[in-house]
Amino acid sequence: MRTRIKFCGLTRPGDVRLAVELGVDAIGLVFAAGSPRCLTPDQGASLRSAVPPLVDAVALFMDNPGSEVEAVVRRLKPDLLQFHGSESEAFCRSFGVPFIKTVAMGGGASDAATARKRYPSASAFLLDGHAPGQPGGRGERFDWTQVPSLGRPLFLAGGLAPANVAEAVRIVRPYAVDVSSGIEGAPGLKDGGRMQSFVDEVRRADRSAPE
Ligand SMILES: O=C(O)c1ccccc1NCC(=O)[C@H](O)[C@H](O)COP(=O)(O)O
Repeated sequence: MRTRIKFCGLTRPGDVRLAVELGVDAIGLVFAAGSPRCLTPDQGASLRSAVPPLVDAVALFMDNPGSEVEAVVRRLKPDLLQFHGSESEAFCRSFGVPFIKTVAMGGGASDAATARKRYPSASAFLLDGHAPGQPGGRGERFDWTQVPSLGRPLFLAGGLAPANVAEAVRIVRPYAVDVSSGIEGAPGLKDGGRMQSFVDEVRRADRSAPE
């Protein structure tokens, strides 16, 4: 199976264009307050316009007020929303856009055990290495041998980088991998060489994996 790739936390049109050229499946745009990658709706709209059809634009939030999510949904028309905080199922689905729910793996597997029941309409779960209540995008990985079965497509995130993503894909066989800091030169500024190496490594792992 071809592992899908999501690059998250892009802040520059040139980074979006290169990600698309490299064949990534989804681009994550961060609207979480306090993040070094946080965009205004205007900045987000400009980046979104560089995402062509058949590549998903994902708008990411962490406990934002509903009015902020609505404003981004209206302006950007994202393909997917990603909720990173303690948002309820009802809140996540109230915008009428399919959503991914992040599950924090840094505090152990307890959140993961409840996520499947708590978010019945999530299109996918994204397992991330940070502790519950903490922001992501900080390169924190978790034990890849402790991946729960959640009955939905699984995005593996947290501390992935060109040097370790092939191993992660071989161990977990996720639906998709998601990376932010591991392809950056500085927070929010993606590095072209690392973006290319990350994609190459995922494809290498896909070729060597049994069908
Ligand atoms: O990227 C951020 O700054 C951020 C802030 C607040 C909540 C979530 C955030 N990012 C979440 C992501 O989707 C990251 O891609 C994910 O945590 C993986 O990050 P990394 O370990 O740096 O690859």
